[in-house]
Amino acid sequence: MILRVENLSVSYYMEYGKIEAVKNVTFDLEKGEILSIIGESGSGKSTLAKAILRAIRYPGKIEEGSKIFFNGTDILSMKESDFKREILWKRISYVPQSSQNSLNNTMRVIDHFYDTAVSHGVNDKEEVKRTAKELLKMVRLDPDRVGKAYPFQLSGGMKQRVIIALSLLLNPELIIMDEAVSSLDVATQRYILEIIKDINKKTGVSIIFITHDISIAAFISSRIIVMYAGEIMEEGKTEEVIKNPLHPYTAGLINSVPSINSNVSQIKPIKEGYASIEGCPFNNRCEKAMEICKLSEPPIYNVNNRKVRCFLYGDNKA
Ligand SMILES: Nc1ncnc2c1ncn2[C@@H]1O[C@H](COP(=O)(O)OP(=O)(O)OP(=O)(O)O)[C@@H](O)[C@H]1O
Repeated sequence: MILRVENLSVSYYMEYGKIEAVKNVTFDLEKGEILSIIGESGSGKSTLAKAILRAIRYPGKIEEGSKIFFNGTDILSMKESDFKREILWKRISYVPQSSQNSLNNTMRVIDHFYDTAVSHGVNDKEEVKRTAKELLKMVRLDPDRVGKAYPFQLSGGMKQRVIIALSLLLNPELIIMDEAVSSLDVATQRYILEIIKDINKKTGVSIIFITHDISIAAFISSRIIVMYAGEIMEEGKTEEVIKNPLHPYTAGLINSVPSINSNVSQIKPIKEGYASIEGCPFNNRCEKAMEICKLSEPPIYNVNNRKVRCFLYGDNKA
């Protein structure tokens, strides 16, 4: 196991009250695995990613009792300077949301590689150049032409591939990709997802892939975690979750996506609404809600190697 997140809770303390963005989240990530975390906007995916990267800033706070073990070390109890020096980018790297904008248009692509290397104490320019060229090839870009180019000369898909290559520069064991293909057209998305899968196979790097699109999760990952209102609603092997979603929210996500649900006439969006404060957070949008769902929060039940937070699977259903 490369990563264990245990009882992670993150809140934002606003003037008008507390937003519990991530609530008691626990999961493991195996070495070499691609795990997708899916959920609608606001479900806490990016906050979860930021917590693993120790990037939660005021008014956000990681709550007491939260633990994140990376190769057995609790990274939340490390000194922040040690975490930045020893772990960040070198062992855990990051492809942030709208990352294409993070490239500097006044710097050639190759200089982004030198810059990243130097800021992490790697000064051998020839070595960095060699590695950068290999990585650009790995993301199916022409290393010489693209290396010399400025970001504004590249398409969105090419820039995204440059970012992915950059995230691999220091040979990390884990990459967290936050909506890594969301801003791209469907054909480019597929192409980049293939590249990411290929990188995972060739290098064995573990990947947490954050997306709001269940069809992307179905394509890229071997396991899926479904989040809603900061909580894990369902977790299981991708094939099983897609074929037989247990949670009504997961079923709703699948039924609302045309590329998974081939029968277009059956496509049905999930009922709109905010997360409920009382009971199950999904109860006011759920077609299968029972009386108990309005009154108390369901625990996580284990059902055939799957986890599901829903009273439909408990003994106490009404
Ligand atoms: N810096 C912040 N300050 C205050 N509240 C925040 C901050 N960042 C996130 N939140 C709140 O935390 C909750 C979870 O947000 P988060 O961005 O983690 O969700 P998400 O699933 O990644 O959504 P998206 O895909 O839209 O980024 C939301 O209610 C959001 O408004």
